[in-house]
Amino acid sequence: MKVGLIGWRGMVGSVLLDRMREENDLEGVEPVFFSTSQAGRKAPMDAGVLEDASDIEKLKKLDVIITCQGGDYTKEIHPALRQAGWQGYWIDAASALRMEDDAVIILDPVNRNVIDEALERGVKDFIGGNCTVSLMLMGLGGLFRAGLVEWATSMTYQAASGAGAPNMRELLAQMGVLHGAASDLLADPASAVLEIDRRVTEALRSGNMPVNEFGYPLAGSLLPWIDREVEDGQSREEWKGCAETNKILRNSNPIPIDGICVRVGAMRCHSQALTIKLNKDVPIADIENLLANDNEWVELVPNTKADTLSRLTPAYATGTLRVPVGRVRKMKMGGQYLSAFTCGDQLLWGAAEPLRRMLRILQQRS
Ligand SMILES: NC(=O)C1=CN([C@@H]2O[C@H](COP(=O)(O)OP(=O)(O)OC[C@H]3O[C@@H](n4cnc5c(N)ncnc54)[C@H](OP(=O)(O)O)[C@@H]3O)[C@@H](O)[C@H]2O)C=CC1
Ligand SMILES: N[C@@H](CC(=O)OP(=O)(O)O)C(=O)O
Repeated sequence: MKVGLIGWRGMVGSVLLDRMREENDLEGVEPVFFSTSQAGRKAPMDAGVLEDASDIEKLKKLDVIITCQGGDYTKEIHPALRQAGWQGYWIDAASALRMEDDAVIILDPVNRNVIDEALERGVKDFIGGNCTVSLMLMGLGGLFRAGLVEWATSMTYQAASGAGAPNMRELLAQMGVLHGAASDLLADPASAVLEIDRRVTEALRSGNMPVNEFGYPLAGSLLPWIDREVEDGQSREEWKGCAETNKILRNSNPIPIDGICVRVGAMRCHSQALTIKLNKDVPIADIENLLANDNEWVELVPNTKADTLSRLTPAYATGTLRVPVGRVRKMKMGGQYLSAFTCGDQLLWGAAEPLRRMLRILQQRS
């Protein structure tokens, strides 16, 4: 099997390549590495030289293409390749093709049945889901798949990495500016905290923070809008919550899902607080059972302060495949109202992991 890798130099692509190395995914396949800017240079893993990622003739020779290059690349190359008669499998991290009728959103621990049926039908485009949606379903898929969810709201706390590598740097640079504004006072335990706060606020509003990427200060603040405006006051990130979840689960009766997506000063872990209206009053022990046993990565965190603060955080989940779920309890509104909180690494389950697992599924079938 000849597998082309595009976008492997980027942030998502690097995480993908690390995971593929860890899991030995490229054993038994012939990898061909591409670049839009570095063709001719040495490829990683002793795989010869980098090919030109816009060379349709070269791309046509591949059985599988995995791309983390982004939506613009997808929009330019995918139709050209298909028009040129290419029949291979296209596995993509970008959102561009997700909602196309002949594309499947891949999250195999949750929708392996949908993927398998699509392969049987001859579907060739397999697209990773939005990070927030994938992480919600990795954490709470047990409830959705048991048909217990009437509707859900998801209030998110999304990391800087979701906006891109330069944004992660900018968040830290902003933190540095805020620290610098008050560092002399911080060094003096006797200094007045309100003076520290005044200096930080002044720095936040000074117009001198590094904001090229986010446009606004994120450190010491938060940004309750992600992606562009769509309709009815929703952001596109919020729109994806309902559209993608129902497509992943292939629900014929879509479950309403809505909420507010917020960028916070975490590095690469997205978190979300959910309110779920169940369609019946299920005992909490049964709910915990469904959640805990849904997949091997979900970790049910007991709803105690100590467990929550040590294991239901970005600090705990970052850089791992764990998906902790906690704060699970019935809300005061009644027995059908459930609260939950979950977090997970948005570069792993939120981006890279479903792609490498899709390649594995294709390998198993070949
Ligand atoms: N960031 C995220 O959280 C998520 C992103 N995605 C999708 O993945 C796409 C890629 O995202 P992301 O990985 O963040 O993008 P990056 O900006 O990190 O990388 C994209 C491309 O930029 C080029 N590049 C230019 N300069 C450099 C450099 N100094 N180091 C590394 N690469 C460089 C590389 O292409 P080349 O070798 O051709 O020059 C690389 O493949 C997004 O557009 C989105 O569609 C999907 C889910 C989550
Ligand atoms: N929009 C996400 C990241 C992302 O790339 O999403 P998508 O794959 O749906 O474009 C975030 O900002 O956190």
